[in-house]
Amino acid sequence: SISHRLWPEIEKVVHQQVAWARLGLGDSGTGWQLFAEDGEMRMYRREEEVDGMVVDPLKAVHIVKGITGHEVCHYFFSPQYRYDWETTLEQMTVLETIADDTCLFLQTHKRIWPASQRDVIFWSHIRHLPNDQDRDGPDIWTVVNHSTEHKDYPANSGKCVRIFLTVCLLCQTRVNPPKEGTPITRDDISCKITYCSVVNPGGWAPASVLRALYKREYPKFLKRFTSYVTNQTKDKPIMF
Ligand SMILES: CCCCCc1ccc(-c2ccc(S(=O)(=O)CCO)cc2)cc1/C=C\c1ccccn1
Repeated sequence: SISHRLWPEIEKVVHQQVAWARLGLGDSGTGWQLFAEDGEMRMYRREEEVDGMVVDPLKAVHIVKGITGHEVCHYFFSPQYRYDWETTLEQMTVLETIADDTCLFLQTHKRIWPASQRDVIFWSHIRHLPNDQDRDGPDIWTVVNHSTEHKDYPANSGKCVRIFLTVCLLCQTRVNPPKEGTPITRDDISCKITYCSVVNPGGWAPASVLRALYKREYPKFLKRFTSYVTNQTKDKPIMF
């Protein structure tokens, strides 16, 4: 709701992240390294450090048949499905339901040896950016997750190191029009997914450990999540 204290930040970060996600990877001169590939999924990272900590930006592009951007964003945003697909999640709490399209989450992730356990507080916002009628622009659904503070959960006050992140899941649905007069089925649709993330691990963690973790975990996460959406939607009407 536009009266909420976070609303100005949400508007700013959502538009910034959508613009960022829609940018291609540019030519190889922009430092993006392809580090994982599986079928239609391509994962890129840039090696960046802040105060000696790895904060490698990640950008993944995936094309999945048979699902829509609305469905992908719905299952990514909605808290009730998260334990089904987020394997590294230990605990998720909805601290505040700000609006039906905006929630505040506290998540603790399983400890990954030898680093200490992490937690994160972030607002999550789902948004449909329909293409403007006069222009045949892309119809976009997006979810943006951006870390924030909460007075009742100060950083690094318990056993966990607080991390900071910005994540953007941007989806564009493609329809191959079926024969005149026949209904659109899941065989006629596909979704182009762009997943961007920048995670600051908070306290120090060895660069080699973090890069190995991300190399292992991100491909697993995107494949598992998209397979989950495919299974959840296959016998349901299409959510455009
Ligand atoms: C030593 C530091 C280890 C980092 C631990 C960690 C922190 C954060 C996160 C994380 C990853 C994706 C999101 S999200 O896209 O917003 C979806 C909602 O959950 C939020 C949080 C994960 C993980 C740990 C493992 C890990 C790292 C990449 C990918 C997958 N798992």
